[in-house]
Amino acid sequence: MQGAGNGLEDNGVAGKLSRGSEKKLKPDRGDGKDTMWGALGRARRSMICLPHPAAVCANVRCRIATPVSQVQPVSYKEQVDFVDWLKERGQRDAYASTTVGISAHGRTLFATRPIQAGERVLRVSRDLLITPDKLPAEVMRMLPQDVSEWARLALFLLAEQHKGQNSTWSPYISCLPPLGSVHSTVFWKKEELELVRHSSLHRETVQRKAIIGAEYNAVQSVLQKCPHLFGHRITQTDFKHAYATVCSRAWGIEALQTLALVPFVDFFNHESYCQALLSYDEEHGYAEVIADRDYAVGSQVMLSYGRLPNSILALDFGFTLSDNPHDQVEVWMGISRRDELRKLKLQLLHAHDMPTFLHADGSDSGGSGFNIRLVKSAIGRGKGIPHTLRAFARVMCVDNAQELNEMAAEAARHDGRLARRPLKDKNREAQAMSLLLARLESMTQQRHSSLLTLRLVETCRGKNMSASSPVTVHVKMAGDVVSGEMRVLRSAIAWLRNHCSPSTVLT
Ligand SMILES: C[S@@+](CC[C@H](N)C(=O)[O-])C[C@H]1O[C@@H](n2cnc3c(N)ncnc32)[C@H](O)[C@@H]1O
Repeated sequence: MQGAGNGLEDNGVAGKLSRGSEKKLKPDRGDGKDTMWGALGRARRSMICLPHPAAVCANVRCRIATPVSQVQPVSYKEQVDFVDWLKERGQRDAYASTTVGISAHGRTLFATRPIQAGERVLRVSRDLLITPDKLPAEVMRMLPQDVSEWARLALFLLAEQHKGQNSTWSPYISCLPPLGSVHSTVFWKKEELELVRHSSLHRETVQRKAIIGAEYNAVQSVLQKCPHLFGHRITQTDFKHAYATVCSRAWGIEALQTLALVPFVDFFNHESYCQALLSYDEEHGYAEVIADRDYAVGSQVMLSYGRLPNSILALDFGFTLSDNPHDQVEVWMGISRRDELRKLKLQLLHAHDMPTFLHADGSDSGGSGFNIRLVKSAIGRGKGIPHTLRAFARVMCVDNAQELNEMAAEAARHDGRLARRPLKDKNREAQAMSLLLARLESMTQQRHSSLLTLRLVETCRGKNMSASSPVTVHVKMAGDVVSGEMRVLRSAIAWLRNHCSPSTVLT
């Protein structure tokens, strides 16, 4: 889907480590999303004392009894095994302040000592990072070049799983979520996916599934030639599960130019208001997390995976948040094939750094997707909806070549960006904004009907369905995605109505 991401708003995270599909990433997964690399990361330092591991375990056992944040301990054996394992690898700074517990959302890290904002919660060295180059040399030699880093890490997990207790990574591997417990939309049934059919999540899921299928085909011969490493039959479902596990846990480390799993660190759960990020201290070769707030002993320590909307959380991480402040919706705008000026308009857009989506066969769709986020204040000056989206609407509305030339001249006179200012012709500007408004309203209607369907599904399934059954989880996730998009659309509509004077929005 090359090109579709262009013109989208920057999500505003910058630094060295990143995760989720928000990230600016070099090796494209092929689904057109900018991923992993660019984002996050501030390398900061703080001093932490290192209690004796046995003391950590003992403390953990009594302190986790504190009734805070619904965290339960994992088994004592798992804790001890994990701490021993980290200790053997010289990773004392990993468990100095936290240990693994069980939350409502699987394993998590919770504080074993009071942690203050600004303190380092943990750090792990480069040696603990699982990077694609840790695959057995035999596998590396045979893998086709274009097999992605996600697929390579998935193969790593499969090979280590096959070794079982003999794996040197076993204490970590055995804590990874089992098949069936990952709720990424790539595992949703067709009818479940239909619940989000108006969302970009639908298309992105279909694309991701196709990519995983293609990667599975690409690694088939290696799997077949290496039963001693992978066992006799790795099914596509096994591979998809390993791949989804990687997508939900791997970090792009820009400094090392690699994707990596970071054992222990990947037990942090995500919170949308959390400011704590995983960063990589290039100088000392450590990945570390600095607390963004104070934590009492026994409370769950949170991390931000990035400012990720529910659509990305659902696809990459298999969960959504009911009230996600980072929600976004993709607004698709396209120049009609019936438009006599289509060719000229596309030339103009492309010449001004506004690319349009290319189909797989290379033909131009004539359109582009624009991500919009919640507009916080309808009446405030704020950022409002993206300038590029408004610019595209202005170009769409032009009905003569002369006006297109004027637009180009206007852009050249100013900062080179096309149609960024309201058009001088008030009627034309009103037409463009009305077009945009109509588009947003029709998208709202689509989501409204999706929400009605979702309500119907919930009613039909009745109250007997367990809250943890996959269908219940998926319906709830679909509801979060759609209602999040609805909130964004409504805020954009309110902003557009207020921002443009009555004379510039035809009603
Ligand atoms: C990096 S792992 C975190 C550790 C994970 N809880 C575990 O059991 O291993 C990411 C996964 O944790 C879960 N998760 C993290 N934050 C969550 C949240 N706020 N709500 C629900 N699930 C969450 C999701 O299953 C996600 O795919």
